[in-house]
Amino acid sequence: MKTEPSPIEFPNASMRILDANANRAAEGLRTMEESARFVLSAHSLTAQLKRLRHDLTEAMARIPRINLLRARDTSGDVGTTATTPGEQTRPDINSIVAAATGRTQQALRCLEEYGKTIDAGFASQIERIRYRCYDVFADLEQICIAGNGRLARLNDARLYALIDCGSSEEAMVQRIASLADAGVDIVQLRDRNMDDRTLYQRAVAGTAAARRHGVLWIINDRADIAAASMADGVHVGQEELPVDQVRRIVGPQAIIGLSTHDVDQVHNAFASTADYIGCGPVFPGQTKQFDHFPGCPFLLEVSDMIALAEDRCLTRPAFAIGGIGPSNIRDVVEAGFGRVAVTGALAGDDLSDNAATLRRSLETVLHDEPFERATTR
Ligand SMILES: Cc1ncc(COP(=O)(O)OP(=O)(O)O)c(N)n1
Ligand SMILES: Cc1ncsc1CCOP(=O)(O)O
Ligand SMILES: [Mg+2]
Repeated sequence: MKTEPSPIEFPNASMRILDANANRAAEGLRTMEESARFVLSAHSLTAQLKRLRHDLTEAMARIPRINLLRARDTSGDVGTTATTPGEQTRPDINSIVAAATGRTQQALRCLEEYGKTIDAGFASQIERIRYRCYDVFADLEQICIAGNGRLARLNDARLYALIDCGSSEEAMVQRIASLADAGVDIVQLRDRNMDDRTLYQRAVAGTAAARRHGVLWIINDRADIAAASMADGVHVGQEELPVDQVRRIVGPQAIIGLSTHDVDQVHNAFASTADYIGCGPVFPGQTKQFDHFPGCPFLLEVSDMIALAEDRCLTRPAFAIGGIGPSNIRDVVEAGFGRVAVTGALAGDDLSDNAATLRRSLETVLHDEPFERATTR
């Protein structure tokens, strides 16, 4: 008759559990830290994860290391061969991070529960770390999830609205909600007269509001504020920081938009890591004054360039901008553009009607195939 091995003495088993779970938690935190650092270039999250890892090491220092090492018995561990098929494949960064967050959270709970049998102070130190982890892990997973679908959402987008900071944060957040309800896909915060602190605070509030309402959130001009507020991306012009420098600040997951005014600039944009282009100004408008209007002939050149490209990877989604509204959308569509970015036309009480009119026209232009970003970086 087969006999079960005699139970290991309880304190020794607890020590063995602490040893295994301290390793598990530290490995999980390090796995997340590498994603935050090398995949997302997320400075603050990287620092927070590093801090958590150090605090875990500090808490573990309360348990004599020699006791942990003496209790270790990897070859006698009946659980080492029990793997599931899911553990063997990780299709993308999201699944790596999701697995690491789950594993770390479980390991911390084990450390806390079994730690209570050895040192109550240790257990409460772990409990505090565990609570901090909930927020940090949620931020990390949200960034991964948001980043994952961004390019597909950008490719599907037709209607892009530019807004300013508004009279208050509540007013701006309400504006984002109304634009989303009206069928807008992307909202850009463009306010060239606002102080940095307010701009940053609005950018943060906008990131949360845009996620809630399912629109992409882009910050005009300021890569630093886009990165700090965890916005979906940043839009820059020809006179601002070059795209490769912007990319270093916002990281590989963020969307970068670039303004173009002639075909040379479009060629350069398509050769860069910019994810979409703005093309214009098309018509005079109330929002910004210009001396020169490339207009619809430029749009036609760009739409031909895109249509004739042999490889979709060599083009990007293009948004016409400048004085566009229901009265002239037909010209834009006839120039082959199915995407527009507007300020004035979506700033008044006629928002819903105008958005519906614009969308109806834009949807008559078929969308290009999604482009594959991986081949361009
Ligand atoms: C979608 C989109 N297209 C173009 C612009 C204009 O950017 P830029 O030329 O840098 O001018 P400012 O907006 O900074 O005045 C844009 N913001 N968005
Ligand atoms: C920022 C910008 N860049 C080119 S035109 C423009 C203003 C767009 O606003 P409107 O749609 O009111 O002309
Ligand atoms: Mg600009």
